[in-house]
Amino acid sequence: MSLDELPQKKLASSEAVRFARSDSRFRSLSPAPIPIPTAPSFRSLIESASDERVNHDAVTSHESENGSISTVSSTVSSVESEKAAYEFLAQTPIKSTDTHLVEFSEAMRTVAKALRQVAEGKAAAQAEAAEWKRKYELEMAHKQQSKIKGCGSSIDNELEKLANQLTLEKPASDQTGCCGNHGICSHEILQDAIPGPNPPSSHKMVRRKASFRLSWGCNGNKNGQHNHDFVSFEKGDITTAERSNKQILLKWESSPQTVLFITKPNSNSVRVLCAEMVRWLKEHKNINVVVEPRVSKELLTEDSYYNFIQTWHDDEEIKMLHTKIDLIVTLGGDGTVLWAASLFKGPVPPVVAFSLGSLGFMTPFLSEQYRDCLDNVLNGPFSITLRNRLQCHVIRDSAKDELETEEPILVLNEVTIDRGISSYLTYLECYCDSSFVTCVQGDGLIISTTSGSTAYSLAAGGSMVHPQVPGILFTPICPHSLSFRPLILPEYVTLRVQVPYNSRGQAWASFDGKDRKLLSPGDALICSMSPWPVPTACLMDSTTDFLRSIHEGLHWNLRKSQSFDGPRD
Ligand SMILES: NC(=O)c1ccc[n+]([C@@H]2O[C@H](COP(=O)([O-])OP(=O)(O)OC[C@H]3O[C@@H](n4cnc5c(N)ncnc54)[C@H](O)[C@@H]3O)[C@@H](O)[C@H]2O)c1
Ligand SMILES: Nc1ncnc2c1ncn2[C@@H]1O[C@H](COP(=O)(O)OP(=O)(O)OP(=O)(O)O)[C@@H](O)[C@H]1O
Repeated sequence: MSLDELPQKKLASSEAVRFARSDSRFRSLSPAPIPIPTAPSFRSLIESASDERVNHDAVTSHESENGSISTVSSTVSSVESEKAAYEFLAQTPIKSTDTHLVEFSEAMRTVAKALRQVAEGKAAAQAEAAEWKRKYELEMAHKQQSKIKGCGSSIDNELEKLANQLTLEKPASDQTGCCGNHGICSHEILQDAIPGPNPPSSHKMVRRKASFRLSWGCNGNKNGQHNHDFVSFEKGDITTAERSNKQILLKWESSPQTVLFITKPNSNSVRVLCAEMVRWLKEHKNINVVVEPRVSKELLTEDSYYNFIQTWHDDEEIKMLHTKIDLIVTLGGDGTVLWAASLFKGPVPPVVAFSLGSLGFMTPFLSEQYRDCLDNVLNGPFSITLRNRLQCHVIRDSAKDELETEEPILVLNEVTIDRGISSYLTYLECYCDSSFVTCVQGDGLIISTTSGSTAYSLAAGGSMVHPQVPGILFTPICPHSLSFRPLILPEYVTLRVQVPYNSRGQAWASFDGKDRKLLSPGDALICSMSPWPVPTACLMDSTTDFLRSIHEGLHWNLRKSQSFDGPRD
């Protein structure tokens, strides 16, 4: 999204709410609004406030009237009232002999509790609104794409021209093509393989990048066609077809032309290899190469031969990278793959990760064999692992009245909420959709993708999960409890972790081990699955690569075999 388009994004939020409200699923979640009286009696205040669902409706109905997702002030002010109620309680000593005062204090406690539930309803509504906003943006991108498909050959020619402009200049507003107004392009959509040698003509539409098709491989049959209805119920028998992502193949429909290199800094071997690979790609494959500004400087200092390489100069250009890049090559360890993924806040081109680190869980390709590997990938088809990412929103207590929340952060491994330098236990309230999950009292909590299951979550006692299993891991860090086992939740849930007002300390959130953010009492972190996974090329296939990694990288279940020599049945 370019800066000039920002106001349209704001409009999109209110549109998203309208869209959400017109959707039958949303209506089923939100029964008819019940107005909150302006000066309620004590009992009516308690009754209306204690029904979270009702207040949630009041919030959403208010939203649509003002055309904005953030007009949730009725619940917001209730948080202040809650604080006031607590303050009042603190200032009012209770004499056990005075029964009126005891009753009054009990009633105030009930009000405080009810108001807290209202505040929780607000956060849930915000999460839901964020989710609907995302869906709306996806829908718009999809519509935009269909529009382009429908356009005549003149637009095709325009796009053809764009394909040849391989500079990283910011495109003019009429050249955003399938990226729409949001700067985010869902270039191709996952679909079943269509039999026959000739792809349908509509697939010619995007010419800025090489186009490709994804198809489902079924039971090891790479060309297999597969009906992927989720559930069939023919003759009353319920049968599931898709329980998780199957092995996916990427087949180019036109040749890839532009490769982005992301390299681990401060490594001599990486620098030398990068220079060699760039030269090989140019001379043998006539590929355009894009590198990070740091690497561009290094290569140009080394030799003016590298004048052809391209780089970017500002964040706006980074936002448009996904529209130019056909393939990403990473040279380093897992951290370099995480770094590459973090550059893409929307769709990510396929990643070919060469191992130049020590562990290399997500880096299956050997750098010594780069020619063969790149040959295979550039020719295709090749297996990919779609690594889901989590989309994390920090919602500040102090900014609850503001229209826009902080930019979401996408993580490939995990978001960690810990106690940082505080010596107190973290105290975190956790909710899954609108259900209370638990309070974490310990060093912290890891919310991890299945790709991240072999990273920090594993160290904290979480299970290792195949990266294509659609789930979210919920792993406590050193919980001070004997019974707090890690959980794996389905990928469609929204999780909310809140630092309660009565927490002794603050908490810190970090994203793939970086960008630490302070969470003060009242702040919340909301996580849901992002629609933009990181597609990583497999050496063999997703499962073979995963098993190889846990064997070779982690020495999983390595034990000397028992000798045959000894007692027998
Ligand atoms: N106690 C721990 O195990 C611990 C503590 C902090 C961070 N981490 C992990 O480090 C990651 C950041 O990695 P970095 O390279 O920038 O930092 P780093 O250089 O400190 O490396 C951390 C280690 O984690 C490994 N790793 C990263 N992602 C992995 C994955 N998906 N599967 C298996 N191993 C993986 C790396 O190969 C590396 O050996 C964080 O996302 C977090 O998962 C782990
Ligand atoms: N292109 C990059 N720009 C800035 N920092 C990077 C880049 N690539 C990697 N890093 C950072 O460098 C650190 C080390 O990278 P990486 O994990 O790839 O190498 P490694 O530590 O040698 O590998 P391993 O963790 O397997 O031993 C990570 O923290 C990562 O975030």
